Amino acid sequence: MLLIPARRELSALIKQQKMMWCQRLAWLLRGSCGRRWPRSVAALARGHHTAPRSLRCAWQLHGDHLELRYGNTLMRLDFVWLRDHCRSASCYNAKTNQRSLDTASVDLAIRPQAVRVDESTLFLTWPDGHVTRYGLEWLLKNSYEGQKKQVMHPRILWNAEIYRQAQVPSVDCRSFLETDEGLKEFLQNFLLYGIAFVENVAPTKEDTEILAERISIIRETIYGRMWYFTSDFSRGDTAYTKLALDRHTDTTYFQEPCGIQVFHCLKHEGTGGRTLLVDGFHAAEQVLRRAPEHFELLSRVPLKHEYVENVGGCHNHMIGVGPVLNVYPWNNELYLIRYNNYDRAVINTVPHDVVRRWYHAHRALTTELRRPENELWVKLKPGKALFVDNWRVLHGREAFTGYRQLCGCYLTRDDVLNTARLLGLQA
Ligand SMILES: C[N+](C)(C)CCCC[C@H](N)C(=O)O
Ligand SMILES: O=C(O)CCC(=O)C(=O)O
Ligand SMILES: [Fe+2]
Repeated sequence: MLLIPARRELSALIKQQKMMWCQRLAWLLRGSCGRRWPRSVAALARGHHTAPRSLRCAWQLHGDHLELRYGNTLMRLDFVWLRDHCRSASCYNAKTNQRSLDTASVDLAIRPQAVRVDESTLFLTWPDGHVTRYGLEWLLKNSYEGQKKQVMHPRILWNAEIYRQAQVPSVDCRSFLETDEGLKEFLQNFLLYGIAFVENVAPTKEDTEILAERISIIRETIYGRMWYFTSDFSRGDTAYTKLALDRHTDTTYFQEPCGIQVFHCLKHEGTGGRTLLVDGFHAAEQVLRRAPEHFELLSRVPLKHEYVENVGGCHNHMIGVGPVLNVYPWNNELYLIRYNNYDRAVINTVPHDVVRRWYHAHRALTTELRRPENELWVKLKPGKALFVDNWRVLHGREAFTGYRQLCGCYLTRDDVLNTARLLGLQA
């Protein structure tokens, strides 16, 4: 997994990266007044399939791809890919941002007939005379090599100390509901930490619903749309008791676990019942550092989680399949942790020698998840709604006494990220 800098380091890092880019440019510009390209680049520029390099750019044609060096990134761009992503008016509808080119009509042995690069653009002429242009910056951003260097979701991994030190503010309900700034601040914190609070919410199910709808579409599940629950054992799940619940993520038994969980405690007359929050990605990163083979196994072994319910009128049988750790393969960035020891089903998806190794890996992760320094304990109170990234942050609760009523809902992840992107956030 890529390392994520602490928040205050984030802007410094961005500045530093911009500086590095300027230095790179300066170095390249020096090349124009007398200095030669490094040998490898000069070698690239030889041969009749090769055009002389412009200042910051050099390229060479290979059997099935174009090798393009721009800045200090070496990109390998497949010919079919280059044809397929053509942004010309006949290939791409810029109004709808959709491809109009029929990819299946592209000759899989296609090669450009002519290639040219100027300061900012790559020009390709195809055998049928069609011309494709790519901005070099666009390629840098959109190529595999460019993506490999980026994270999809910038995050700040935390333990209790890091989270407390960051003093992440709760957002006021009115500012959350009525201003873009309030909403954006909330979402930025939510994206960075995987948890966020809204304060001064009226302690009702209806008001909690209004909050949820501000950022997403409510995901209706077998638990309903907005749920209310107390320790009445109305459902076949220990959430509906007074028992302590160890850290877990919810709905691991769905093929796509719910993206976000909203909790709002409407009432508690009694003791205990604090909420436990643990950053699953922070724990996973510790595993990656200490024992990468465990991380690897947890990201490769598929598991089943299951929910079998036959209580009152509720009959459900859900099965979800997937590894504990889900990473993007191109940059090894974590995007989903599925961890619920209560709901984990029979392991029968891997042979016996892998089973034992998996238990070791699971133990290593559990050890990290259970370190007291990773535990953030909060007492939910009426008026304070908690949003939890159920793909990242585990929750649990302390046993309690007395009457306790919680309401909340699940949100669809796509729609939360959609709202965040529309506000200009990287999500
Ligand atoms: C939140 N709500 C009370 C509605 C449901 C709780 C679901 C609990 C289940 N064991 C799981 O982890 O998915
Ligand atoms: O009662 C609580 O605080 C949380 C229970 C729980 O894990 C859940 O509802 O998903
Ligand atoms: Fe839960």
